[in-house]
Amino acid sequence: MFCVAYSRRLPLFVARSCFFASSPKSVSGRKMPPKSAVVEEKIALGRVGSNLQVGIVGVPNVGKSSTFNLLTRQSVPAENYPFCTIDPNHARVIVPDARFDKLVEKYKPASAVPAFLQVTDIAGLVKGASEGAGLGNAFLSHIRATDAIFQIVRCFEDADVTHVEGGVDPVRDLEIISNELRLKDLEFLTKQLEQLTSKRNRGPADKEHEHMVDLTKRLVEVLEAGKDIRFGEWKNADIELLNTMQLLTAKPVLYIANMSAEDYERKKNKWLAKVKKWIDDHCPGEQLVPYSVKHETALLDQGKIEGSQLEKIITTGYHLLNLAHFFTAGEDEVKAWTIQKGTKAPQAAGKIHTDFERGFICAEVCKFEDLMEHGSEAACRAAGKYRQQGREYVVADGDIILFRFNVTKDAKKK
Ligand SMILES: Nc1ncnc2c1ncn2[C@@H]1O[C@H](COP(=O)(O)OP(=O)(O)OP(=O)(O)O)[C@@H](O)[C@H]1O
Ligand SMILES: [Mg+2]
Repeated sequence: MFCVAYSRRLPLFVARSCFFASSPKSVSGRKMPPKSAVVEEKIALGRVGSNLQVGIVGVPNVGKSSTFNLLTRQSVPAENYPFCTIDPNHARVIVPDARFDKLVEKYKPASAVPAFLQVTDIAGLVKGASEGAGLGNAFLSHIRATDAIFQIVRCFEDADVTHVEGGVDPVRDLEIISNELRLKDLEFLTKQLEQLTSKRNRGPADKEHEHMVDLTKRLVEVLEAGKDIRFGEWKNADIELLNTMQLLTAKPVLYIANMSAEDYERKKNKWLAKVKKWIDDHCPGEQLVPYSVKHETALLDQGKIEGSQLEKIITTGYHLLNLAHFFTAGEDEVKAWTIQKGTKAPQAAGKIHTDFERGFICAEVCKFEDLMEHGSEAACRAAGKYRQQGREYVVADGDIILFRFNVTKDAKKK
């Protein structure tokens, strides 16, 4: 698996690995500097962890399953009729990374494990889904289980491919999805507020309960103003509570405009500018990727990757989830370990083994570029390119790290 060295004099293990990031959990657990010097680190919206997934969402028959198949090289049914997908399909997609490929080329390891993105293909959403229309509530709960959204927007005309709303209009479709997700969040929060209020009427409330009531009211206000939760202004204390709710409109979105192969190739589509404007007006800062299921399928059939948007979609999804990875690299194995951005060295070490975190002493970090420039670990060390980092070190994407940790029996007991 990973390389571990042992020294007899000191019960010290050394593990080779490459990159990481720190979690909000570790942020709250650190020693704080004096108040005057503190600039509060913003907690990210979303679940904490590296086992996160992206859901493919959109109205029926717009190319969701076709996109899932292209991304994951699977062949789930993607037929020309609405609600072809009912139960969600799950798969892992390799996250392309040239650094990983170079490390594999260099070490020619017995085992090579890249980073993965988990993707779920979800049934189509229709107008009224929040009240049970179409497949309604069941698959809104499938969206709830994901952490970010790839929203497929139909920008292709094809009289043979039925549109449940009668005709192609991606801006209308964007409105439908956005309304349904907001309505579902509103329903959830209204129920939550009722429960919180009835609990308060039954006895004295604590501070946390009061905060929850106040936050729920503010969340409802944001949604009623037609805004998604991820665009509200939230303090860290709010975000900690928000992250326990899994609200649909708190999840970041990448919009994918699925157009005909001809439109994609000539870079012209009558809907694209309107879709972009809708996103800029309603979801400022979120990205739109022009794309075509038909063009991508043709590229795949010809074995070409040049001009494909799939890599961009996968890596953007990975970043939407706030994920990064570090590598363990040696002749036995080159492996990318997925972590959340901001993860500190001990928690990143814990991804490899809990002992690594429990007995953490330090991380020796080498940058990928330095390893490539100097050619070997020994040469990197001689050039002073292995930096010793402590518990507060925030692992950077692409770091190559050597963990030192103590695994005496005493340390294990703690
Ligand atoms: N860019 C495109 N141009 C033309 N046809 C397309 C394009 N993208 C997808 N299609 C066709 O649209 C039909 C529906 O595709 P797909 O099953 O992937 O949609 P879906 O969104 O998963 O549908 P459902 O909601 O029913 O599960 C298929 O026949 C597919 O080949
Ligand atoms: Mg489908």
